[in-house]
Amino acid sequence: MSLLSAEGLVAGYGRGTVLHGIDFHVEEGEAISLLGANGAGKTTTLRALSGMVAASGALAFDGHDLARQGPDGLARLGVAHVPQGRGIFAPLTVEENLRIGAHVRRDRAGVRADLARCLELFPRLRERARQRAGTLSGGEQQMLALARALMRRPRLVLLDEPSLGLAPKVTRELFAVLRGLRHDEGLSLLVVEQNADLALDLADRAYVLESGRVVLDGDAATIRADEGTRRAYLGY
Ligand SMILES: Nc1ncnc2c1ncn2[C@@H]1O[C@H](COP(=O)(O)OP(=O)(O)OP(=O)(O)O)[C@@H](O)[C@H]1O
Repeated sequence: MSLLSAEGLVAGYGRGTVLHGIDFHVEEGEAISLLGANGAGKTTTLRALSGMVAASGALAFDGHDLARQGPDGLARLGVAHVPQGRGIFAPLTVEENLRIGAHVRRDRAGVRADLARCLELFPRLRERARQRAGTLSGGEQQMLALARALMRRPRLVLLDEPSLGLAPKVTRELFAVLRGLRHDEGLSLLVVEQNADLALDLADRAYVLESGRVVLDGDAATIRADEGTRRAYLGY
């Protein structure tokens, strides 16, 4: 059984259908990248998984029907969504934001340990633990959004354009953390990214969306190595 599976996923806004029946899956411990041009439906896919847009089709996480879960249910199952735009609480401090990430957990000692672990993973956040989140740089806010998601002890993190607006050096730092989490802790990742090369380097497998349909899926290293495929589907 896959950790996450979507079959015939249809989703959209109002009367407009954006996803026209897509299938994909994520296995435990896998990193998957979801690629495609602007407007292809990548963000909508993540929103459909976390119940933020109306969707139909079969969506299962570890054998549970995702459609029946509210936001807290998703968190309890172990799915954390880091949306584009980050959604951190600007007036609260970095540490307060991190504690909010763990709000559904009751294991206080575990939360304390994870707070320490997150601050270790992201030294920039440790230095700014008492600073208001709204005053962080874009890159620091992105790190905070990911760290806050990790405070839930998720099994799967849905990441929407983690590199957006970040300097190359900060992007590299962030992706190094993601790689480490995957290899060292077996965290599963579903990453939407405009920077296809970066995403393929991180991922085991990739899906390419075009106008709400999967037009290519396969091994990330194979796609990355094949110039013809890259040109045809990813435009680079
Ligand atoms: N809130 C919304 N209301 C109506 N239409 C929307 C809304 N959000 C997105 N759309 C439309 O849905 C389509 C898919 O958008 P989506 O954000 O999923 O694409 P994307 O692949 O993530 O693109 P990008 O890389 O530009 O973020 C687009 O045509 C977009 O205009």
